[in-house]
Amino acid sequence: MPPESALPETTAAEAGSGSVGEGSAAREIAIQAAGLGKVYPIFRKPQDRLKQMICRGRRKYYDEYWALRGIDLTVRKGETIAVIGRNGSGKSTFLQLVCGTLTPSLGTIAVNGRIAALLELGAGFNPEFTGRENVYLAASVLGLTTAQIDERYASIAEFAGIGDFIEQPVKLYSSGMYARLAFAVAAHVDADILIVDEILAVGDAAFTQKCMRFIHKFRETGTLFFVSHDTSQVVSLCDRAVWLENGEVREIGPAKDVCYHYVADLHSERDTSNAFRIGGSRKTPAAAAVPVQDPRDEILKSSQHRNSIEIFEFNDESPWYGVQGARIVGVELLDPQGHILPSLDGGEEVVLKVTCRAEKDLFSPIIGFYIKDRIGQNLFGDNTFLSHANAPLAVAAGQEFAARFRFQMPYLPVGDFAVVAAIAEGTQHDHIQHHWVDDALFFRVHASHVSRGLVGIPMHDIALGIEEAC
Ligand SMILES: Nc1ncnc2c1ncn2[C@@H]1O[C@H](COP(=O)(O)OP(=O)(O)OP(=O)(O)O)[C@@H](O)[C@H]1O
Repeated sequence: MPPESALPETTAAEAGSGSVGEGSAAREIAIQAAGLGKVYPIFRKPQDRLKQMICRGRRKYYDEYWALRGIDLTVRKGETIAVIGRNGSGKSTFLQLVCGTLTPSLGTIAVNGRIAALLELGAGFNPEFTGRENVYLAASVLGLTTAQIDERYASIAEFAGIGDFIEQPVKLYSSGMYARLAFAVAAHVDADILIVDEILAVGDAAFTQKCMRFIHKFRETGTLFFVSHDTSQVVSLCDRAVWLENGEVREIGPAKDVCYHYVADLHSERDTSNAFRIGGSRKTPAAAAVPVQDPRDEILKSSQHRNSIEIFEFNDESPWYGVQGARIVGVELLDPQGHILPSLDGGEEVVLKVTCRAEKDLFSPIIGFYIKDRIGQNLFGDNTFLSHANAPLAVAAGQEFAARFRFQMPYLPVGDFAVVAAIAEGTQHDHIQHHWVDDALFFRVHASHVSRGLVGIPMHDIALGIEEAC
């Protein structure tokens, strides 16, 4: 990180942090940012950094980069607020300013109450210390006495659920184990304000559910400040959302509205960038569809409500994250005979194929997917873990391997949908995320009889009759 001394000068009145102030109105406020900004010096050449140090501010050898600028936000006590935005939009910078791990370059940030922060890969643990030692370290930094930590230790260890690993140095932990311990500590320090930055993305499903239960309970009394790329999580958890773009606020408002506009904006950009091709290049036509069981099938197919789903090509330029020990190289929808589908109808049997390439030797890879609607709500998803838990696959570096999920496509409402695909390695409880690809495949539903609910379930039979009186 560039030296803070190289930053543009700010006066005490211009930049700072502190408490919210006195008075009953002020006591209702948990976080208040006014004109908040953070600037970094960007040196074009390495020697410029040295020159800057030597000339001690008499000349400027750097460009200014505003990671965050002009943020005004008041968060009331008990509110749940999310920060959303693309990569690099300033979300983490904002959170770090709230936590006090960064100092503002401009404006002020004031916080009222005890903060527990779960920052991605930054819970303040010392990597050389064991999990147990870090529990004592982190909980005492957050204001607990040793006696209080002694009293709560067993419960913290149980919440983390990492077994004997708690006696190992945390540098040996996977990101999932690290997140578990960090969350377990934060859940036990009686925080007034809980700050959560993407940490839920690294845990497995069971742990995420546990964290969500805690967060839902915490919301009843505390203030939650939440950063996520998962807009469905944001909508279900948060009252309000702040959408950051290039370090500035693009929109603040009810979480549902802001997320809707945000996702629409992401999609509109894809439309023009040709990643989301409407009527663009398509795969070869499908083979004959497998018979479906819904008795209304023929009527639906010949009506204006025909649930036709247009499928686009695998999008290999989608946003992704992961350590890339394996990569997803293809996501396709096939008919049961294995032919690639350019389109299908809701209710038909379909195979979702996710093809991966191992970049290193893998043991026990898990391939999974989610189907999301246009505002990012997860409709359904699955993974290969349970079906292969007793016979994990071993894959040599350089090999391609694939998962095929065969299912009956539900009836979908009109709109755009995306498939999120992921390849991880390990177990359901502890795994390394190799490649998580958002929006790997898009499809579009043009007409539907589904007007309520997120999906329609194909019915095996629909009976209507008069019941005989007994
Ligand atoms: N120490 C630093 N020096 C220079 N630029 C920085 C520094 N820290 C962050 N930035 C820049 O500030 C911008 C905002 O970064 P930040 O990490 O807050 O974004 P973000 O929205 O959290 O991104 P992501 O979703 O990828 O986590 C980015 O362009 C980043 O490169």
